[in-house]
Amino acid sequence: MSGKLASDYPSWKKLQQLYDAEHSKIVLKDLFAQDPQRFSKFSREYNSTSGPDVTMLVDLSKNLITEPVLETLLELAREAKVEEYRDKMFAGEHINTSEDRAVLHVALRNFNDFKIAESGADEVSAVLDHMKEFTEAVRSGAWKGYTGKTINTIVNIGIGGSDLGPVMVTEALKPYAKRDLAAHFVSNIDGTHIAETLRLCDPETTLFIIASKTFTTQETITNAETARGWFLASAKDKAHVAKHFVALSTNTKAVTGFGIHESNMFQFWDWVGGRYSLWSAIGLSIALVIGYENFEQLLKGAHGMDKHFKETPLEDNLPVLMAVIGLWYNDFYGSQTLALLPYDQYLHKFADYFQQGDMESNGKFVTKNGQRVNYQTGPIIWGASGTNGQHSFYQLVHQGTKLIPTDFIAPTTSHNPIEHSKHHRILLSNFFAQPEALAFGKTEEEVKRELGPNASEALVKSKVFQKRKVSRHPRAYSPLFVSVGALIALYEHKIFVQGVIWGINSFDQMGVELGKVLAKNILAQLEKPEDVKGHDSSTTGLIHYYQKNRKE
Ligand SMILES: O=P(O)(O)OC[C@H]1O[C@H](O)[C@H](O)[C@@H](O)[C@@H]1O
Repeated sequence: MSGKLASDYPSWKKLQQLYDAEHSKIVLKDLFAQDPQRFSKFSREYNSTSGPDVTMLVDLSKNLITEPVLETLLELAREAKVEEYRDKMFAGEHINTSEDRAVLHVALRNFNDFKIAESGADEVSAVLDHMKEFTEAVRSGAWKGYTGKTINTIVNIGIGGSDLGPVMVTEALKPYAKRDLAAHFVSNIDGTHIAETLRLCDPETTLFIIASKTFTTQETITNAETARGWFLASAKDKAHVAKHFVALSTNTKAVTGFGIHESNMFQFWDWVGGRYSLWSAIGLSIALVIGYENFEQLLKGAHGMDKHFKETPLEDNLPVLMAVIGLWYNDFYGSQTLALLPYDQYLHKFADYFQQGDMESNGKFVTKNGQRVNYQTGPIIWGASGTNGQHSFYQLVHQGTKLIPTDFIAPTTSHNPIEHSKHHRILLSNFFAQPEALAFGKTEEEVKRELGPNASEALVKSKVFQKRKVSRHPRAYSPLFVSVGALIALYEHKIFVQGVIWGINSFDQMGVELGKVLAKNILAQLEKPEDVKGHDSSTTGLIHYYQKNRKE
């Protein structure tokens, strides 16, 4: 990010030469055969050095990398000044240049360890205290609804970063959930979402959490107004709103304007990006579901990974290693996507969450200096939990024409060791087998040997697996809540490192603005056909069709 394009660095050119010379010859089976130490050379164990114990093994050996490739990738990270920019982030410098903001999600889980000068960083513990007090009041039943009943349902209304993190983490940490407190999440402006949720709620026992950094997001404010109207239809008196609505936001004026008292507002700061905000007040629904103590453990798990990222040499730095290997596929092998494949049902929203985390951060085509890049930036993130994905899209991953980097993730211990852990052993046998199949494939000779001499050539060919598919496995160990914190932080920092190397600003999201502006304009024209002006013929035709065919 030193004003250069990534492709200007000498190491980038060296990587291109390495790719040109080796990519058509590289076969994982041969690499493993040539080097019995390959697994230990290319895997790293993570043991947290602060807070609760988290251990994790990240096996990078089944990637299409050699020692010279990895060395050169790390040279690239050095030339791009990854360490310098990492230190700037932790110091609170305004590395989000387009918005002139610091990027300090690490301050939200810091517990006074790193010194951070930015204003607001010293207020974090007061907000955590507020969250703790409130969480305990609701969970203990001390907080009552307007008719004196205990709260038994919470509804988080938010979208994007104010929804996906709480959704993903409350699912991930379900084993710790208070089972008699139902949690719902409403994000979509489609009235179906709020309507179906309200059907499950009782106004006397429901708490609405309006989560919006800006408190101006159309979906969230509209859904919140609908929820307030629904509530007041029963409660009648506006004074009761205070018992049933709280806000998570940076915008006090808009929150109080909505009718939520400042004492029921949980603050955060403009240096918390929406997609990095689950650690802030935005995590209130998480704390309500799993309890404040467990929420704090989640933060501490992430802090351990922050410390690792900040203090570990690049050669052993997990987010850096995952970032540069991802870049190797993205920019040299031409891979377009990264599949996140957690073999853990509790992590079934992991890919959805990092779709925003990664794609909104690194989906940019100009550098911080406004230069157009001449290489690929952020990958398309997708995935599903194993083994469901195996019965759906793995065929293409194994035998399709695309090279798809895959991150396999699994916990060593199950929260549900039912049937003497039979399920977990079957799950993990798939977790081990799929990357093995991807890495080593099956040759034509092997297929022929299996099928015998009478098999047709077409059948033989259809059963061949190429030997150059790739995978890497971060494996999180239990206990889950701290591991989940560390796992999320691992990916957050991976995204950061890639953004630095590509020279882009990973912390703004200018690309989502245009659609919002156009929708606002169209909304004002939807009533009458003669109002529909200023569009291309396709947009005009679509709106006219809707106007003609709608049934109110
Ligand atoms: O929290 P809010 O201000 O309501 O924003 C919610 C979301 O809005 C937009 O879609 C932004 O691109 C996201 O980054 C953000 O998470």
